[in-house]
Amino acid sequence: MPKIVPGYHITTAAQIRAIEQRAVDEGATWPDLMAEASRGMADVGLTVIAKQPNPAVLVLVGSGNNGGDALVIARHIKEADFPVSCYLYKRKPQADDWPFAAAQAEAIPMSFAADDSQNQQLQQLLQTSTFVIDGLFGIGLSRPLAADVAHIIDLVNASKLPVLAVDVPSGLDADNGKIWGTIINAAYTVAAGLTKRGHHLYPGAAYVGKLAIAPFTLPDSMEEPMTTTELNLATIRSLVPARPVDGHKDTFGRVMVVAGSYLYPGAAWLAATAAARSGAGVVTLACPRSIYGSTAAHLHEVTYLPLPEVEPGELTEAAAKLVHEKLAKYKALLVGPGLGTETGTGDFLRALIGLASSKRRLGVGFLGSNELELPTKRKGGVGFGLAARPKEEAKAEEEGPVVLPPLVIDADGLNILATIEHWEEKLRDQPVVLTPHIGEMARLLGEEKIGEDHPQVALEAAARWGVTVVLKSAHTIIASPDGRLALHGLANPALATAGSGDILAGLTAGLLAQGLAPFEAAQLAVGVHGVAGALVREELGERGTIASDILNRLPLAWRKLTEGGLK
Ligand SMILES: NC(=O)C1=CN([C@@H]2O[C@H](COP(=O)(O)OP(=O)(O)OC[C@H]3O[C@@H](n4cnc5c(N)ncnc54)[C@H](O)[C@@H]3O)[C@@H](O)[C@H]2O)[C@@H](O)CC1
Ligand SMILES: Nc1ncnc2c1ncn2[C@@H]1O[C@H](COP(=O)(O)OP(=O)(O)O)[C@@H](O)[C@H]1O
Ligand SMILES: [K+]
Repeated sequence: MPKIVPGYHITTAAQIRAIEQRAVDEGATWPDLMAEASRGMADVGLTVIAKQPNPAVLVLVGSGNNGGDALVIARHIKEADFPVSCYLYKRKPQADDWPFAAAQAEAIPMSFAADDSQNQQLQQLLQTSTFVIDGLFGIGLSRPLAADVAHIIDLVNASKLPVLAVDVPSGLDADNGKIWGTIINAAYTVAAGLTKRGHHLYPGAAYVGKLAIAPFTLPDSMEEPMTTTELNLATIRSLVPARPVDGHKDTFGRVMVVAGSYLYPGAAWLAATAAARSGAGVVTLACPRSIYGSTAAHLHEVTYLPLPEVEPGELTEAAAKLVHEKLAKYKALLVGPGLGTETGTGDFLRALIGLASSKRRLGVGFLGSNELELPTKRKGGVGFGLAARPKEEAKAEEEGPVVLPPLVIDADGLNILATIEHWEEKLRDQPVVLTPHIGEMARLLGEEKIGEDHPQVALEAAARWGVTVVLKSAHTIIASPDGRLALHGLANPALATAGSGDILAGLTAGLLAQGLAPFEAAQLAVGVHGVAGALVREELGERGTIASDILNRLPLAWRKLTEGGLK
């Protein structure tokens, strides 16, 4: 079972509740848990408060345990001799409310929203305060905010006072980053024990500010399925494959990149160069003949397989045969960047991955199949090395199967897939990574728009299709068909430039060729792409940067990952 390490694992609200319950089952009490987390949260707050010239702290208190934490924090602030007052929303004095009673015993001034219908007391408090602690809602928020509390949040935001959010900024859905109407704009958020998905997912993540974790003792026997990993420098580093000093180019794998078209030659260049810069040993660019000359004139580090076209911009099924004939030595195949979606190109893709029309079914399988033998004399038909291919299909073929290596499908490859019924049948349970952005994902799902809960969308799709899904956006989500999830939440507009996705696809294929499993290859590709983007931003800024700036920083990004952190 994975060991739970804060900063590596991200929880859902349900998971954190299960962890807390287990701690209680093992003998901890709820007041113990709250005391520990609140101490850590208060310490973060106090380091900021202590730097203010004449601090005065306003603590917003909600009705649940988030408000309970806030009341305990208020006591710590009072004990540190800073002026503090509380403003309580839907929390009435009650004998069994121990955090309330304890705060009251310290004579901390309390105002109640219930007695402040025009919010005059709140406005007064905001004017006389220098710092706000937000304990209105935590992971318990799962419905739209009522108008009265939404107004309280808007007034706090309008005050421009620095806010420290307890666990999550109030208004955030801890599971998916959704905003329930409005949200506290926090300068700091201190998560209780472990971070939650919502801390890393937009739009809510933009309101989290600096994220810290208040330690809480995890139960000894903790074996909750901690299925979500945070992609940070440490976790990304742990995925980097060894690079033996005596390795030769075949040690590091061959990648076939099928990309580009008359209108989009740049995508081929970017994807193939990224595959080469992934550390793979050899990259072959299979691009349409119409762009071969111009591409080969300036991209010298790859070998070429020019593909026949019906006319410039449209491939043919015959091109698939050509790729099949060359695939035997390749450890990964990328198909899609800049291919276009012309009819002939669609036929090409179907034939390439064995989704040919019913009149001529091609046997295609994946490398490693228990049914497919790697053909000594290659004859025809297509299959993935790990695939178990239906016997009838094999019989219907005149020739032996083609064996596909681990596969990445990106961009127009995905747009074409979306037009094919039951495309997933061929790919299910094979070493396949799909890299859709939000729009491509909607097309693949046959929906106008994808749901707001991106982790859930990616997880369900990965499970349904039996492939690894990289759902790209400012927060990229990598979902494995077995339910594992990785989140990369380091938004960086330097990456929001045409061609950035082609680079990611090339990197993913290059890492598959180096032997990484699909889920790991996808995570590392997203990770190193993010580090290269961070270098671009650090060095050049976030405006006016282009995809080749990312490409050129990949070697340095690898060095940062293997030799030390970002400065
Ligand atoms: N070790 C610790 O310190 C612990 C800390 N915890 C804290 O407790 C929080 C979770 O506590 P709760 O489960 O009580 O949940 P919350 O305190 O987040 O809020 C739940 C309360 O808000 C109300 N509510 C929910 N949505 C509302 C809406 N839209 N409008 C008005 N009212 C609404 C609910 O009816 C409930 O009374 C965590 O975020 C954390 O801060 C808990 O996780 C327990 C352990
Ligand atoms: N604001 C952002 N923050 C972080 N990453 C981003 C941001 N915008 C885009 N990206 C990343 O850049 C890449 C863009 O890919 P894609 O949309 O396929 O573009 P293209 O097809 O033009 O290459 C994805 O990896 C995406 O996650
Ligand atoms: K909060």
